[in-house]
Amino acid sequence: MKPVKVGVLGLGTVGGGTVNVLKRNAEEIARRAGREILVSRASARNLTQQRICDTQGMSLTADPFEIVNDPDIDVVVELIGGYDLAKQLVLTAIANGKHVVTANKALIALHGNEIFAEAGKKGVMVMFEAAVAGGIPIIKAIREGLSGNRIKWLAGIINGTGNFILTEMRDKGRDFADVLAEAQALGYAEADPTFDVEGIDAGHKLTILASIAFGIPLQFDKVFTEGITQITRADVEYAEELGYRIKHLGVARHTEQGIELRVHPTLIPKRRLIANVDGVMNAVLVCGDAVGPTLYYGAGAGAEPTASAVVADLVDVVRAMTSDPENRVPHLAFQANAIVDMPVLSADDIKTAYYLRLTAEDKPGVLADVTRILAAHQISIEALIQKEPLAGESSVPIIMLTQQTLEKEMNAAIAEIEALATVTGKVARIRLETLG
Ligand SMILES: NC(=O)c1ccc[n+]([C@@H]2O[C@H](COP(=O)([O-])OP(=O)(O)OC[C@H]3O[C@@H](n4cnc5c(N)ncnc54)[C@H](O)[C@@H]3O)[C@@H](O)[C@H]2O)c1
Ligand SMILES: N[C@@H](CCO)C(=O)O
Ligand code: NA
Repeated sequence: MKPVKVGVLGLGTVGGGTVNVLKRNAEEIARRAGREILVSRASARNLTQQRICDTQGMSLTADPFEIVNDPDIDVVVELIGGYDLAKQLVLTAIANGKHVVTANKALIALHGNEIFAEAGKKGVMVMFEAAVAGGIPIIKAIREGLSGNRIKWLAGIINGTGNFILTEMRDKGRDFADVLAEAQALGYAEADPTFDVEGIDAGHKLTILASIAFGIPLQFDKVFTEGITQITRADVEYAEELGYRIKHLGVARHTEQGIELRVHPTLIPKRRLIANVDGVMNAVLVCGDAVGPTLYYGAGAGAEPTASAVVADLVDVVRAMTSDPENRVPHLAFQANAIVDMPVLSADDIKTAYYLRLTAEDKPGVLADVTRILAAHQISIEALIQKEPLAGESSVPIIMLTQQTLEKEMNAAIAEIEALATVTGKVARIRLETLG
């Protein structure tokens, strides 16, 4: 049988890794797919640049539209990133009847509804396993492996760069900026690394996970997003003292009131497996009504782990190419006509437990004022530590863990606490999940 001809757009970290894996494992991959998978064309912005892969045997072009318009190409692999150009290229490839594989979570989270609708009309596949949690086959696990369940919730460490930064800061006391620069050099970070550290990338991935878990449209604009830039060394140490790790989590939960979609730093009990997922590793906990909690772990970024997912998608495309489009696994796990637009809760209506840290004057009555305010907002305290004042200072750090409360009650309580004359500066707050 003739080889399947693939055109790769972008030969950076993931593009280079994909070419390398396809070449190195060509025989094994063909045994699985039933046909040889050949990268016959690739597009790169700079044709003479040194890259991590060998481009022998491929025709290179600086114009990616040549590839998406080439009648000889069966599958387009989009690894350029970004929204606008990537969207134009993917839609053109679909219009030309080509299947698409992409690692671009920003593209899928923002334009996936339109892209899948177009792909449906043309009967082509758009695959995106590499877009979420790198090499972990989490899309496949949820879309196929858990299809007998009602998914109750999922929670994941879904940004490798952020987890790498938090781990290095905690274990080696390294500076934020220094670790971020290393993550960029290792090819983990997004082209704009604020996407990693401000939680935007995790928000894109959570959007995709929630959609395939609950059968809802992709809606990135509804995700509550908080990054890791405000986490201090002191918070990491106090959390440890209380038996918790701070991880940046994406959480999607199906509640009676609506769907929770949120990305934020989170205290997790140290004994949980997911609290011990370090470095560039990612992990996603998915709880189904029948199966209970399940956990998926692996490298969340990097050339070959991500290529592993891109190549698996290529194998799936090749296997299903000649099948009836109606009988393929639906893009968003649920049949396109069965996607239901359930309400997504606003940040105010989300309920979680909290870690709070404030700095107060070391005087009688201060603690009573703080606890009175919390009680007035029906917020119960689970644990409280008052530290010794630092040498030469009259104020003390107070650390509290609260029981679950509505975000709007917590916002109101924090505003009142910050207004106390005996409390200095802002109250630091980090959400807490037991994930039990
Ligand atoms: N790096 C990772 O670990 C990782 C993991 C999962 C998903 N992703 C996603 O994969 C995609 C690619 O990421 P990357 O890390 O490989 O980025 P990268 O910057 O290393 O590679 C992108 C490549 O695309 C090229 N490019 C840009 N404009 C182009 C154009 N007009 N024509 C041809 N080439 C063009 C760039 O020159 C660059 O070589 C992004 O969507 C990213 O979010 C990356
Ligand atoms: N920048 C992303 C790449 C993988 O999606 C991360 O660090 O997780
Ligand atoms: Na994946």
